[in-house]
Amino acid sequence: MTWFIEKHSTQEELADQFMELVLEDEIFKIPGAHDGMAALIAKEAGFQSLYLSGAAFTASKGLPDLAVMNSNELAERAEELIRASNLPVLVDIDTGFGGVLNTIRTALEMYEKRVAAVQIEDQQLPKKCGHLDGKQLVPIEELVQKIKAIKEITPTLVVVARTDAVSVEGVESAVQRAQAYFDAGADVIFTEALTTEDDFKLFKEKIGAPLLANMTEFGKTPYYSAQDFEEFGYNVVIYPVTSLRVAAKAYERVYNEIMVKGTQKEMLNDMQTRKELYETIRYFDYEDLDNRIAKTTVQEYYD
Ligand SMILES: C[C@](O)(C(=O)O)[C@H](CC(=O)O)C(=O)O
Repeated sequence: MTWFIEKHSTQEELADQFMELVLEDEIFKIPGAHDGMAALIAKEAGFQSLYLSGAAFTASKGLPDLAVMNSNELAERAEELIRASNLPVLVDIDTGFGGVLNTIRTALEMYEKRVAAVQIEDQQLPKKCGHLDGKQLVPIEELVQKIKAIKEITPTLVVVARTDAVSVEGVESAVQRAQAYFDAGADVIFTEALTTEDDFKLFKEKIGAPLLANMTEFGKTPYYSAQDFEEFGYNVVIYPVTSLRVAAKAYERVYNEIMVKGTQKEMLNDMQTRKELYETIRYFDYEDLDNRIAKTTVQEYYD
């Protein structure tokens, strides 16, 4: 209900909130929320921030995670999450959608939509999921320039710099890149596709920046718990595509059930009831708002 009724936080407030959560002692867990409904339910579950994943966003449009989207489409979806939840959102802007100028445009679009933080990576276009083989990286300087540009044009936008180097150039090179990105002004370092506890600990030992781990499913990273990441010295862990994967499996099941049996009756327990759905989207609050406005208008007319 935050969009219509409650006070909206500014981009600056959301960005501050985000960094406060990053710097807390306890690990900061950020779930992916691929649409406004997922955002509402994640907030209801107690999460204080949301992640808008490039992979989940593109998949929700029936597209692969190969940067085949536009920054304005992504900004619009980010706005949907923020309007629904009024939470700080971290948005995966991939490579910034091109060179430095494209990155600036993307950063401005995100800032205008009140995005708290953006995540930008050092892959070449067409980028790939960080957990796949065959990735190619840009020179360090290219991401350094993009980070500096974002910080100059939209200084309050939190920058999470991701390096994909571990599986391409090895961990030592990834550490060097991470340090360069931190020195360029990145607020948080995202170490992509690590496979061992020792590698996580090495980044903690070598880099003074807050660190983010990616606990995506079916990837290269073993299923460490949030507590494990905290023990490795990490500040943040994301679950980027989880909501989309679970939702897709659920509708795959129900579509097959209807196709085969001609009824969904046996799956009602797997569904949000009408009541639960209306509670989530605050249906009756909107209706009340409408009634109140209608009443006031009628009253004014007769006064
Ligand atoms: C974080 C990520 O960039 C994403 O788009 O969510 C992906 C997640 C995934 O494909 O599982 C990634 O490259 O790790």
